[in-house]
Amino acid sequence: MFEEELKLPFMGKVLAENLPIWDECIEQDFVQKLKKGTLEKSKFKNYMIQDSVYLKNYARMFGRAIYNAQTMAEIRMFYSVLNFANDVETQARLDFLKQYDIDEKAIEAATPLPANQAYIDYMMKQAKEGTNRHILMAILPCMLSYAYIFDKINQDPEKGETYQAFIDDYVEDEVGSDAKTWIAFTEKMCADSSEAEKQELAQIFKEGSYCELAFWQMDY
Ligand SMILES: Cc1ncc(CO)c(N)n1
Repeated sequence: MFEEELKLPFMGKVLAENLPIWDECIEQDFVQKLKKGTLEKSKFKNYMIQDSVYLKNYARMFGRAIYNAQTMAEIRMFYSVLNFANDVETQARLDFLKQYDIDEKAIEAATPLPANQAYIDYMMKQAKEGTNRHILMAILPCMLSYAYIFDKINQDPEKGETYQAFIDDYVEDEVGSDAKTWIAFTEKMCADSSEAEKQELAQIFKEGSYCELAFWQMDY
């Protein structure tokens, strides 16, 4: 889905390095069962709880990013990612968890599993110590990997119906086209980075992809 983006000087290289990690995400048992519709409801529920905790902390990053922003375009960029994460994703999780009487308070009280906590710590480190370029590298693997993964499983003939509504959030809400806008913006933001900084940024992005892989591998 990122054919054009793969041609970009900086983000093209970053994507090429990370697509194999996202393909590995697709191979995980959890994602395969989600695709086929055979994933146990209890596991999906536990994922939704962990992911709600994750998304709350993800949203906190944007406080820093918008504060740091130098341009209105930057603010719009961060706001559009936050809008999807908070208003679409978090809302979908809270709506789903209602049937188990799990509300916001229960989410606040939930303990993140180790891989979730590690991902949160990695994001917070970038928010606290990094520039907006660093923050972009920490927020993008999340959105871009989901756009890529869900586009692929949605087209798989082995797909079942059980979790289609969940898959649709990543396919129908045009996350794919938003993802391309976010990539183009990031390319511009990083265009005048030195080679050393580009390497550092690419490393942060890759760490994020490995956090994504570990998130799919958690024992729900
Ligand atoms: C862990 C994780 N990564 C990415 C996304 C997509 O926003 C999500 N909801 N959760």
